[in-house]
Amino acid sequence: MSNDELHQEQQFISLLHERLDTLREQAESALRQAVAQVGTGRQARVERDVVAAEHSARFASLNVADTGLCFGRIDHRDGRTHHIGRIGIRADDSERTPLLIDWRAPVARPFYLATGYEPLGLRRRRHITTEGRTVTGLHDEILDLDDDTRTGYESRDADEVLLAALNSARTGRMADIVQTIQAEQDRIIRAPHHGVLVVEGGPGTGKTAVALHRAAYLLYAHREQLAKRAVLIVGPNPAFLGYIGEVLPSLGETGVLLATVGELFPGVRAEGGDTQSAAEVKGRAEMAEALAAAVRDRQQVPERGAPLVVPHDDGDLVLDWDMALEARHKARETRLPHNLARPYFAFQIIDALTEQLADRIGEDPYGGPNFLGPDDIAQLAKGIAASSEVHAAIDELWPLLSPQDFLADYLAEPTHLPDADAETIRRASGPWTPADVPLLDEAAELLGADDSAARAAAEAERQRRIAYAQGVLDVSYASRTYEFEDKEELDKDASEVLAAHDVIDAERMADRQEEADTRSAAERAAADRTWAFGHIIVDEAQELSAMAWRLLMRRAPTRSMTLVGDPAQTGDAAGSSSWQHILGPYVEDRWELATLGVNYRTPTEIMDLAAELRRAADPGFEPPRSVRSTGVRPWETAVSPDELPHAVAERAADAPPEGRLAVIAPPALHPGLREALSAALPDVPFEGPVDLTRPVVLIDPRQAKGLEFDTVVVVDPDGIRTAVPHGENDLYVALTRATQRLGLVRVDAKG
Ligand SMILES: Nc1ncnc2c1ncn2[C@@H]1O[C@H](COP(=O)(O)OP(=O)(O)OP(=O)(O)O)[C@@H](O)[C@H]1O
Repeated sequence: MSNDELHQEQQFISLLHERLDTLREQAESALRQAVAQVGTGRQARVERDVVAAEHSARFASLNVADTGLCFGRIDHRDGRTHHIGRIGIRADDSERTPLLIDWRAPVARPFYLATGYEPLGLRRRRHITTEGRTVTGLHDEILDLDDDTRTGYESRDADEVLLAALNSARTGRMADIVQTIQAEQDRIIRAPHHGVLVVEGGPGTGKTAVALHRAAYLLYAHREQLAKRAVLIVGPNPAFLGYIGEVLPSLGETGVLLATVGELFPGVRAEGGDTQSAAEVKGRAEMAEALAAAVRDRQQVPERGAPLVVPHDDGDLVLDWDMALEARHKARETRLPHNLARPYFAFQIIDALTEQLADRIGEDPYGGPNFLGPDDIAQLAKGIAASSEVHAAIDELWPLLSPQDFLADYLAEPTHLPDADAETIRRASGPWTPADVPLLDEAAELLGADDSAARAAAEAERQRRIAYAQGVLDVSYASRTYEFEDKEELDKDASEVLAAHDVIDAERMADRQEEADTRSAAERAAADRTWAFGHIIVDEAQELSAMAWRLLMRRAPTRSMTLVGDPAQTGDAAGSSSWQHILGPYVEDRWELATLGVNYRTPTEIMDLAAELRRAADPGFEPPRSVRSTGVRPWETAVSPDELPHAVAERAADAPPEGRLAVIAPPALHPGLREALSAALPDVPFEGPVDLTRPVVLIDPRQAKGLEFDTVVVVDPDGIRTAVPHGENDLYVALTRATQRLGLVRVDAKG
């Protein structure tokens, strides 16, 4: 009987793949056709691009479904059965009968939620394991305890498939968990997307996995809205983003932007680094006030009694304290950002200088009314407005500022901060750092973009296109008179043949020449600082500074967000340990908390040790419960500082070859360790940026955040704990990265 079951499933899976092949061929040829369409005019091009983008997304999702296309089946008590898979597939019949249900569809939900206590109408749940197109295993769970039919594939352990996934060797890239999403995770993945949802849980509880599957779910359930506005996923560093980067594509979703906060200011690459204390000061909420005050400082007035003297053809002009103060007051009254308020300041000054000049030139020596009429005064105003000296004076008092120039000046001479803090962040030159990016964003908000120059340039370009189009039409008209001369002798405009000049004017023709923006929403969002995302997911949210939150909240005006994190793992000194503290200023108490309590990564043996070390600093600490134990206890050794690199390298070289190993050590020990590891493992490169797909990597505790490896060797745990103010959190992160084996190499200073 059991072989029959396997055979039947195999037949079904083969049929699904055949259908998938057909759909893929259709999508590919539709894509080719769409791309080959040579429409004329802008509208046709836009339509072509939209259709091509749709076919290309469909084609991409059909392509990823080759692995694990169908992974489950649910049998209802009423006899209905549904196969569950990565994407939905329908038969080629008139009803378009569903063959495979997308895991995100409501029909698929009982697959994740049903239990023996609450079977949700199910008789049986089946996990189907495949390799390519071949079914390699079935695991059945009986959910209706009154049903005594058996298939021969009943699992001994309900978690067999989950445990197999957790025990498999790591690859350096996170995998999706669609086959084994647990009920507590499913509820979070499908939670309504309005407002802020905070997902809290200890290490390995699946917060990242849940956040990514939630993004996929939201894109499925709210496709229309989110495809336009895009979803942003924020992670702590580029290596982490590389680690999680394949999950969403493997679920057929590509309309997502993954970025660190340091990557969210278009045009700026934050390649520099800050000391911990500099990053901490830059991250404080008070920086917003300091920058606002610094912007106001750039709106100046001349000293009393020391006016600016502006040379002018009709005699020097005097720009004094009173005049500038009045103009500044009027400009500030607009409450516009600095650059946008600037024209108001400039107009005030120009008006006041015009009045000054008019009073002087038109003055009646006998005290009568001014000789100048309105036209004369307008002429004077024109001259002043065109004067480069006047503009130089305005610039001196109220300069046009770019966020980059302003912040570079500010960091060279920080103001409105306590002296010690100013000293900490002082920097005369050097590349931007990730902690500068929220400051740049803040500056951009305070300064505002005066896009009048850009708009003028765009208008000039449009006029150029119109002139060009007019030229084209003139040629068309000229050729008409030439070609149809004979027929048009009597009435030159009475041709029966429609030419370009008959149906379109130069302006419309010019507009059509404009290229359509064919970038995806995620691509456009990446290039636009003011983009409002449809939903934002923040991983390791506890790490973000107050200034980083200000930046992110600007990108989420609807406050539709999912934040995942664990305050016990806060490493960044600028990070926070209270969600209310973070969210209060933006949503008051209108946010929801969901918690995850089961650790899927770290076996009990390792978690016990991590919790024990953590309790030294925090006696009441309770770690999440591990879902499995391996029977392998962590090992520990203590060596002298001289022996340390060699001892670590030896252990790394002895580790089982399958899977991935990480040596996690304080940055100061890296040079010696790198040398020893390179000698012991000559085939593994240790130079350059961290590449998690290498079999062995050397990283520091901060870089380890969010990652996992089969084997982890933590070097100098005491050094990690005491190095920085949040050292115990860093050590906790380092100790909870292993899925199988953990070793500790302590430094024995006496040895
Ligand atoms: N339902 C599940 N099925 C299979 N694997 C799972 C499941 N939930 C979590 N995992 C696995 O457990 C591991 C830990 O998950 P994840 O990295 O999402 O945890 P986390 O809570 O973000 O951890 P940390 O806070 O330490 O970064 C990953 O390998 C993930 O794939």
